[in-house]
Amino acid sequence: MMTNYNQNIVLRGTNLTRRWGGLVAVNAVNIELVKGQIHAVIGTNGAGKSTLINLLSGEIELSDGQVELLGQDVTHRPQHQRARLGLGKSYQRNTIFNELSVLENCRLSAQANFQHPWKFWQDGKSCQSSNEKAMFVIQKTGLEHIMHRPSGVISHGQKRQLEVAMCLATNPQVLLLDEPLAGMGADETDRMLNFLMEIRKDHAILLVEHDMDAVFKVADVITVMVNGSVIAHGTAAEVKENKDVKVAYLGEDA
Ligand SMILES: Nc1ncnc2c1ncn2[C@@H]1O[C@H](COP(=O)(O)OP(=O)(O)OP(=O)(O)O)[C@@H](O)[C@H]1O
Repeated sequence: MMTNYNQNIVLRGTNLTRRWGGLVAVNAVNIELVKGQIHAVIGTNGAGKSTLINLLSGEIELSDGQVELLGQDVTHRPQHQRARLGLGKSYQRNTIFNELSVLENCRLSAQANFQHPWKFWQDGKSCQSSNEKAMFVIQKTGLEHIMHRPSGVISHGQKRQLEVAMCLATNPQVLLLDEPLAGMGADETDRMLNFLMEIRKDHAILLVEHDMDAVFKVADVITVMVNGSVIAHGTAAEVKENKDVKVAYLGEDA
C-alpha cells in the first residue's frame, strides 16, 4: 500500500495511531492521497474514519505515526499551518455564517487564505483576489443562482455544497471531506458527486462517506476500516469482492 512513489502523492500518513485511554481508535493506518484520485474511507460506525481525517488535518494529535504533506513532515504542525500548506477540510459540523450571503461566506474563506491577517477586518469587497476566488468557487459549485441569499435560508444540500465551496476557496491541494453527502436528497447527491468528479483532476480527495452507492460510483481507491485498523484497500471492484470486507463490513457469510 505504501510502495508506489511514482504517482503524485500529495499527502501520506504512516503508521497513524490514536489512542483514547485504552481504546485504539486508529491503529497503525497507512494511507496515501494522490492528485487526481478520490480516495474513500469506509467502515462501520466507530471504525475510526473521522478520527483518521482529524489526524490528517491536525485537529487531533497523533499518539504515534507521521503525516507528510507535499513532501514536508507536518506531524507536529498545527491545523492552521497544514491548511496554509494546502490541506483543506470540509467539516461534518456547520462552519457557515448564517447571516452572511453565500458569496460573503466564500469570500471570507478566500480572504483567510491570503496572508494579510491585519487586513482581515477590512471590507472583503475591496480585496480583489478574494472576490475573484469566491466567484470562481461559486461558479464551480453551481451556487451562482443563490449567491446573494443569506446562507441561513438555503437548503441543507446547498449548505453542504457551500461548505465544500468554502473549503475550495482556501486553495487546497488536498480536500478532506467528512460525510459531504449526509442528509442530501438524490438530486443534491448527484450534483455533489458530479462536482467531485469534475474537480478531482486538480486535487487529492479523501472522502469519508456512509452512502455506499455514492462511494462505489466515484472512488478510485477505497480503504476499509474496522475497529481502527485497515482490513482492505483497493478499487471498488476489489473491495466488493474482498472476503474480509464481506464478512466484517457488509455482514455477509464468508
Ligand atoms: N474524543 C474522544 N474521546 C474518546 N473516544 C473517542 C473520541 N473520539 C472518538 N472516540 C472513539 O473512537 C472510536 C472511533 O470514532 P470515530 O468517530 O473516528 O469513528 P467513525 O468511523 O468516524 O464513526 P461514525 O461512522 O459513526 O462517524 C469510537 O469508538 C469513538 O467512540
